[in-house]
Amino acid sequence: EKQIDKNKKLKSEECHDLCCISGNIASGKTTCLEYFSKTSDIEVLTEPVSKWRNVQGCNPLGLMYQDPSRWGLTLQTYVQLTMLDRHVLPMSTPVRMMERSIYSAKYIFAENLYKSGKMPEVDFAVLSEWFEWIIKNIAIPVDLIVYLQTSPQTCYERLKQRCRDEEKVIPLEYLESIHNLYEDWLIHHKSFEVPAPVLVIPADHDLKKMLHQYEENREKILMAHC
Ligand SMILES: Nc1ncnc2c1ncn2[C@@H]1O[C@H](COP(=O)(O)OP(=O)(O)O)[C@@H](O)[C@H]1O
Ligand SMILES: O=c1ccn([C@H]2C[C@H](O)[C@@H](COP(=O)(O)O)O2)c(=O)[nH]1
Repeated sequence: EKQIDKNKKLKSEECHDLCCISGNIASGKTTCLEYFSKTSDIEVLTEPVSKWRNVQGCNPLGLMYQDPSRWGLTLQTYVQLTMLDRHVLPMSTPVRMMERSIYSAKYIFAENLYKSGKMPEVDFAVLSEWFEWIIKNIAIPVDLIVYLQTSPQTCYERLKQRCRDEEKVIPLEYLESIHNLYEDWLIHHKSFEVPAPVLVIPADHDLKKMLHQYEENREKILMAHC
């Protein structure tokens, strides 16, 4: 009976659920979102990577990988803007699943550029002030963070298999740094405030096992807020 109540609530206006799928580069976030996009009443928002690869004919993602010190701020400012744009889109379905968030752009990727000495202090300060202004003045509700927890080695293999042009220069060490920042943030709670409860899904497994795990966690994911 409780389940029926939950389902009713899920369909009603008052119950909205925003779930962010997080994880390292090539951890399987898009694949996970594609799987859930087949469910009715779920809106799926993948990261706007195509915009990061082409803004008015320029490719800030490619430029950043070629020269992070020069272009890191440019990319992360644009990522921050496009993620904010995603967060403030009015919800038209009871559940929205979104790839990463404005939080991971700042706490993982900008942080990584800065900590590795590739983003100048002044760039990081300007980006940080922008970020702080946004989260203080604009509501960015998140109900659940699903963390696809992988080893950097798995991501490295999947990254090579995906073969995105801009990412061919990424070494394993880069994925290790991103991994450590994710673990410190979402698992060890050692770095930044976590804006929502975290559901950890081990994601080194083959696709069949991953889909099985998604089914096992379906209810937790889709009813995080109810
Ligand atoms: N469980 C899995 N096992 C093997 N390959 C996978 C798995 N999940 C995704 N892939 C492949 O790995 C690559 C990266 O996956 P993707 O979903 O694009 O990752 P992300 O969106 O996190 O960057 C793609 O080529 C995808 O087909
Ligand atoms: O804030 C960000 C977010 C992402 N990126 C990079 C990392 C990858 O090369 C692409 C897309 O990431 P996926 O994990 O494949 O979705 O964008 C970044 O540099 N900064």
